[in-house]
Amino acid sequence: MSGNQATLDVNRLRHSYEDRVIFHRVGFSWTGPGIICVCGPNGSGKTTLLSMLGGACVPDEGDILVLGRSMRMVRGQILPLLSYVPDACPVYPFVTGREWLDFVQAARRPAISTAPDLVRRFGLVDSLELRFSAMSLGTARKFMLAAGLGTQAPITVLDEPTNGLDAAARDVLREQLLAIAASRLVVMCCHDVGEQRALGARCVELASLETA
Ligand SMILES: Nc1ncnc2c1ncn2[C@@H]1O[C@H](COP(=O)(O)OP(=O)(O)OP(=O)(O)O)[C@@H](O)[C@H]1O
Repeated sequence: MSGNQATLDVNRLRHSYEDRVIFHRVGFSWTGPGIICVCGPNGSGKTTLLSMLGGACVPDEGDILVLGRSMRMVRGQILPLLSYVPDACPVYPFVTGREWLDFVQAARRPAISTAPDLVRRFGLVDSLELRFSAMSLGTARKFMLAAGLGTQAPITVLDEPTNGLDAAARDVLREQLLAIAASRLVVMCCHDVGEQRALGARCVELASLETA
């Protein structure tokens, strides 16, 4: 990556759903390149944390600094620095795979997009005109990943990216994540320990991120 280092600094993050506190005071400082895997049992709050890091959810308290810039102060400047691929596929069912890729391309305007290459490697060429309502889970996930991993964002956040993928697609995903992580920061969660090892990911227990 040229210019700024891919840094993610989190200060005193607190979040609750109604009266249930998920984090009290989460803090950390991560610098790329590399892959960080947030670990913890079901329901511990990984998806909640990743949705905040990806800019999709606002914490009750605390701040997230992306390349030194505050999510609270200059959110609009920061969102283009992040590529977030959620676990679910929040796409209108009538949208086709091609339309989704075009939408993300238009919104992100990456200098170089690797999405077309990922479409080919994921074997999606014959599914480009399929609507999301007619896609299998794995096909929909592959379109989400092709769009999200095709940008040149310095920080990529992925929630359970291997979910629903067959062995061939997992191989493509692993190659792509390793290529991205050579120069940028990838933050993900993944319950598959074998996959974490194959990616050389640094595992961080969510519970260990609570600060005094
Ligand atoms: N929108 C919501 N409203 C209320 N509670 C929620 C909401 N989203 C998540 N929760 C609760 O917050 C807690 C953390 O959920 P989260 O999905 O972040 O955990 P997780 O670690 O990603 O779990 P898993 O490993 O099962 O994916 C859970 O108890 C969950 O039931």
